[in-house]
Amino acid sequence: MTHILSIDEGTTSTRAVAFTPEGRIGGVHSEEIVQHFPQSGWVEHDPAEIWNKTLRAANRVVEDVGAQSIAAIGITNQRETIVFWDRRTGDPLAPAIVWQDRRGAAICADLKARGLEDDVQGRTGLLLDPYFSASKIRWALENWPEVREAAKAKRLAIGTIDSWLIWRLTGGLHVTDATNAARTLLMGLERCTWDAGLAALFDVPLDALPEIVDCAGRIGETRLIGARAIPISGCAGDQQAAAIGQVCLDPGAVKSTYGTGAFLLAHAGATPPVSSNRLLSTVAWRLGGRAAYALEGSIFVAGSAIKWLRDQIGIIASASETAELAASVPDSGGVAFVPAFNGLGAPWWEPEARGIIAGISGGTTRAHIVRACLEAMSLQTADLLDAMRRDGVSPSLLRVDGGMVANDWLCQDLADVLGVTVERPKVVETTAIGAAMLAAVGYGLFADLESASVMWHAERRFEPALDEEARSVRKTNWATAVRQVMAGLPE
Ligand SMILES: Nc1ncnc2c1ncn2[C@@H]1O[C@H](COP(=O)(O)OP(=O)(O)O)[C@@H](O)[C@H]1O
Ligand SMILES: O=P(O)(O)OC[C@H](O)CO
Repeated sequence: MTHILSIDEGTTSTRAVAFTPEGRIGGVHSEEIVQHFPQSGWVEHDPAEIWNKTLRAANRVVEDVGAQSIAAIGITNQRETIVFWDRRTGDPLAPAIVWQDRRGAAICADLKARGLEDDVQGRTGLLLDPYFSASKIRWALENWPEVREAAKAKRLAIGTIDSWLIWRLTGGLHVTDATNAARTLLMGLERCTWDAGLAALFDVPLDALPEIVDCAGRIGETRLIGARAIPISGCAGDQQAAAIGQVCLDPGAVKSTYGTGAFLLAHAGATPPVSSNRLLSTVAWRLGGRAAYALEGSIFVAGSAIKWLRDQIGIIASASETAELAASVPDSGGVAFVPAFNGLGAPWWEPEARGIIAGISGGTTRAHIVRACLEAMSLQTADLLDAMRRDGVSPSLLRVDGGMVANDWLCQDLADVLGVTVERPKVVETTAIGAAMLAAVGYGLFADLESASVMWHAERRFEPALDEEARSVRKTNWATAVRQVMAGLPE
């Protein structure tokens, strides 16, 4: 039996999944990652914890399926999160600054005030928002002496999580793939190379950045998993991997992944799309030196709102009870929940926004609040799909995946609010399947991604069952709540 091992390092957990070439899961192990919130709007991870837990998860799976069966490894990861390490020792120099972290907001605001956003968007496909890595890197160089000193001494290595894991797995290979590099605000989108002008704008030393490589091929090899040399032959950021794992291989195909955040990606073909509606233009994958592109809408808070209801507020004991609670009431009882914990992402791009739960009355129950929280996922997605439609992408089918889509109620609500068929795959770990497909292609098990798509299998379709008027009322109420959030912004 042959397996491809996917390493999927997400925001809240790191997982290893062994897939057969038919897409069946042979073994899986996952470990929670501790979230650190040192200040409002800041989110950090410990890079050493990420490495140790990833290695442990991978080795557990290899013990289950047998080291000899692992043909190749694919890596996928939470994107934008940035790690700083010493290239002499391989030790981290500081905490990882996580994609949700807003500490680069003032740096971005300053560049915006200087009228630079259009130029930056033209070069990178992204906007001047602290979500992306560049302002996080500049903040670290300005505020963490260990990072600054290492840069001066040419000892500094910077990389997204893929880069960090590949360095550790291979014992010092400093690479990143084009999809991850595309999220830094430092890569030119057309050529997929570091842009010296942008590096200068953010004061990032180019010599600290990794080499940008394809998403499939002989990226490196490791002897730390299963104790024999195994090739690392696939790598992509988790949302791009999910788009591949959902077989969004043709222009116009769209997927949405509901993990910690939620990310809608539409395949856009061989040239970077241009959005007039504040969506992102990004690399879908790069194979054989040629990039394919995607249009993306990014929602910063999805499953993390459910986690918040459970861990911070305590009104649910488990994420899985939300479906039943939502179904126990006919509607949200007038409650609107805008979970802008770390600002609002696309299409608003408002880093200072903070969340609200509006419309509470004496009759409001926890079921109403839970329902409003789930409804927020559909309504945030509707904002993005409407922006995509205005940009010329009008899908009749949306493929969904990620931890949250185990929730049938949510899948039906998505179909209702979006007015499109929602399709769920058998394995909702499509991020991991996408990394496995890339690794299988890079290793030579499949000739191309189309052939590797035999790893994907449909499970269930949800058809829209809400009339146009009811849909419009819900969208209008949501727009009112978002306006309330915007009205609450500091001057
Ligand atoms: N049945 C469910 N209903 C709603 N949310 C759920 C359900 N099961 C899991 N979740 C949420 O999904 C998220 C986990 O999804 P996952 O794809 O593993 O996230 P990530 O890759 O970002 O770490 C958690 O935030 C959890 O609260
Ligand atoms: O942790 P996830 O799966 O929500 O993904 C995080 C994204 O990659 C952030 O851009």
